[in-house]
Amino acid sequence: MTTAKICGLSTPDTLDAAIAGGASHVGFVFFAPSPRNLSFDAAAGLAARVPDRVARVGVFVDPADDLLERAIAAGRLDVLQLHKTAPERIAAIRARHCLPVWAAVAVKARADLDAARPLAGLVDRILYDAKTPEGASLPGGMGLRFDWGLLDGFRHPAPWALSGGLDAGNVVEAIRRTGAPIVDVSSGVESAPGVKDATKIAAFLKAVSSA
Ligand SMILES: O=C(O)c1ccccc1N[C@@H]1O[C@H](COP(=O)(O)O)[C@@H](O)[C@H]1O
Repeated sequence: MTTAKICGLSTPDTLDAAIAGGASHVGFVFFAPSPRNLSFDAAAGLAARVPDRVARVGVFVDPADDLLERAIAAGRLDVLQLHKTAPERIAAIRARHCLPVWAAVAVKARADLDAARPLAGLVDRILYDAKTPEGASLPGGMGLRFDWGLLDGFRHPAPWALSGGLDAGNVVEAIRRTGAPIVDVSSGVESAPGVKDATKIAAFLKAVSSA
């Protein structure tokens, strides 16, 4: 059965919608340029609403240790999701903070999957995400999709998840096409960048459970 992570949550009502709809993971973004960036206080308030059966994932872009420490404490994080972070740094973060680590691999062409291979044994999960354009302010969370066929026949070096441009209208096909064990969405359950929509969250989770 495929489970779902709803990422970039920033309000109690949309967090509650994700939990009520059956999300396995909820994502809190700690990256200042993002419209979904959370303060530590906001993260603490949201984290307190999350039951034990749902994992709290902190989303970071090549983070420093002090940011990680404060976010882990405030957001009571269960998982660290790292974007644009070198393998050596991923290993150091995992060793220092003693939490499961997901590493994003940005995909546009088949050759981009080469970046997944050195992650074997270093990460707890690889998150295949669409590569954002050169110079974009965000490495993810832009609602971009990649060609899922690029994953055909690829020997995944670690457990994995699929993200990038998913929504209630395409997630069933994404699961059918790739066999993803976890799907991850942000823009596809928003009414505007950074504004989550409880109705879209419910529709997304219903689609995932029907797949
Ligand atoms: O959502 C963000 O603002 C963000 C910021 C920095 C790194 C990653 C971010 N989001 C991640 O992007 C993917 C896909 O998002 P989308 O559904 O295509 O909008 C997802 O994993 C988010 O965790």
